[in-house]
Amino acid sequence: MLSPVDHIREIERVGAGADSDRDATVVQSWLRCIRDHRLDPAQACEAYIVPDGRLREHRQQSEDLIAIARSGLEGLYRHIAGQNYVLLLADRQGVTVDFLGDPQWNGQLRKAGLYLGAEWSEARAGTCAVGACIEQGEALTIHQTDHFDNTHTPLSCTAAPIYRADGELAAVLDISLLSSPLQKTSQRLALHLVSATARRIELAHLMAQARHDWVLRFARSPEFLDVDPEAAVSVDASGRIRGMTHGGARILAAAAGGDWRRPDRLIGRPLSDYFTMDVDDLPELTRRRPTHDRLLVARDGNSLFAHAIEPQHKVARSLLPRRDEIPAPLRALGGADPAMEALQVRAAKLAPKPVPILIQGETGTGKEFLARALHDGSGLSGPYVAVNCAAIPETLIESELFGHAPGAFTGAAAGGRKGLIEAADGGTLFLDEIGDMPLVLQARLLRVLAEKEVTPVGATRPRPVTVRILSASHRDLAELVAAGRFRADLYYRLNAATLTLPPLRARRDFDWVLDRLIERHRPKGGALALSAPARDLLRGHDWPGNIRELDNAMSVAAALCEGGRIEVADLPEHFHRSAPASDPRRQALEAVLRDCRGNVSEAARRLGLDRTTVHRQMKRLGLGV
Ligand SMILES: Nc1ncnc2c1ncn2[C@@H]1O[C@H](COP(=O)(O)OP(=O)(O)OP(=O)(O)O)[C@@H](O)[C@H]1O
Repeated sequence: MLSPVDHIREIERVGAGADSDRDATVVQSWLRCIRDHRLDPAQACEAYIVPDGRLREHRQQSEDLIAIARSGLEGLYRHIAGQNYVLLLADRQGVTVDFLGDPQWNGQLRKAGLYLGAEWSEARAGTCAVGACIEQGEALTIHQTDHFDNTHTPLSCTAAPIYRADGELAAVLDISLLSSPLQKTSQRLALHLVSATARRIELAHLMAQARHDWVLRFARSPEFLDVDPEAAVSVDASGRIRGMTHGGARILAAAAGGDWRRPDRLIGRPLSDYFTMDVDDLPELTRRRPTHDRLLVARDGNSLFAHAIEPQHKVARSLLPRRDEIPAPLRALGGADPAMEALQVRAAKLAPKPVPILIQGETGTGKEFLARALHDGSGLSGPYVAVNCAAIPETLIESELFGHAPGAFTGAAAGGRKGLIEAADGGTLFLDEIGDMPLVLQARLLRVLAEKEVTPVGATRPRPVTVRILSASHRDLAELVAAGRFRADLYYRLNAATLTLPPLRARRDFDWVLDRLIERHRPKGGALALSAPARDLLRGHDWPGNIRELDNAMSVAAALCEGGRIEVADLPEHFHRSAPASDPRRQALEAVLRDCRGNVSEAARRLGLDRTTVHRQMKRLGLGV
């Protein structure tokens, strides 16, 4: 191993133009660090973790990618688990937006920058696998003293680029070791693994995007064509290239004598520019023909085995599901409200994916209702199991969730018991009020999520489980993380995507929700209707308890009303009681209205509210309109 001083000297010699035995990718990166980024090898810098706010922005921008990459990442992590590797997904700015590592090393990993939020751009961190991979666009290993900065020389990092279907770099996948054998060749298998995972993630991304196009997959040997293709391109109905994986870009570039680094020159051209065929010949390459007959000749004379997958719909359509394409359980969440419609579209896209989703919203907004709808719209055949973490006593929650082995503790069932996590195998586990989960159990839950195994209390062997995790909290988890009451790593693991339910008072489909609840409380075979004044009164209410409060109000009114017609008098008492004249809120609003001579628009302007809100407050406070 080189001493730090020798390491700095070597970089300075290379910077001055001396030859080097290092890989060309390393030498080029060192030169960029010195000449372009003006870094000094003698000036060691600690790993840099971006502030929480910036991390949230980076994660939001990468949400789609994280969702698609997640199952690939977890598959890769299972291959390398137990070998001390850490897995990072960095965006194209080099910021780590997803992370899988053994929680017991968290402190060391964070210090070394192998952690969520670590920025690994070359300009910031010097030569490193993520940064060099972003600059060069190719898979590589930066091993120990290949790093530019002395701080990072204990690490061995291997990274592969993930490209978008338009050929632009989307992200970098990296696996790193805190300490590794001296030989760089020890990381060859790591290089193969990250490259294969990046290829599969690109393929999944292309397949998801190109549902309405032809997809042409390639392999050099017929045996792997249908099971693990090396590359793919998508082709529209007119026979033009629409998208490609990185391998696809390389095949196209080689076939037409072009450059894969200029994807804009590869996309949009007809298939026949690259191969001795066009779109009308694609049906000849579908699964109907034996694999070894599906040989395709490229314009550069090379041949490849190909598999054409037909478009799912002949007519090109928007990639967003239309309202009638949203699964029925998710459609039942709301009516014509812009925030709900956007949520339904996002939920429809996320429902069939195995990503964990965090559901946020005030109390009673329907978080559990949404979790159930996501499960029903997911296509999963296993059960839906809901757990309210706040309702189970802290002493019981561990064995409830994880189960226990026979005789694990006093009072344990003699034959042992399956926990709720295992009970949800093949289906969905909904963890309500996850913010109330004790910190020790958060660590155990994290392991279940990362390793897809559960170890019952008192058991020695873990058992494999496949569960889709949905969680919810009416508390702001980000704030709990900042206060040290919720583990940051678990927070990020649970919210690969977030769905936030709007409060009822902000929903424009209030009448739609109300009508559904009236329907729910209609007696069997009977009628239930709402008088216009009662509806008006409900519309003017502030709904701190959201849909649950409305549901309760309707259940009381349905029981009290005469002849199936709900009048104001049937609503719970607090609805028809105006605020007393001494209520300071009433007095304040009255004063503003007096100043504006009763002009509500003017009062709204002065209060910085919109007119409907002022009208609602007036109604609620008994300032009749
Ligand atoms: N879209 C909806 N249509 C009809 N009823 C709904 C809808 N959403 C929620 N509800 C009803 O509102 C009540 C509260 O819903 P839910 O328990 O899902 O809320 P929550 O946000 O999980 O509440 P908490 O924060 O208290 O756990 C339930 O009775 C549920 O049936």
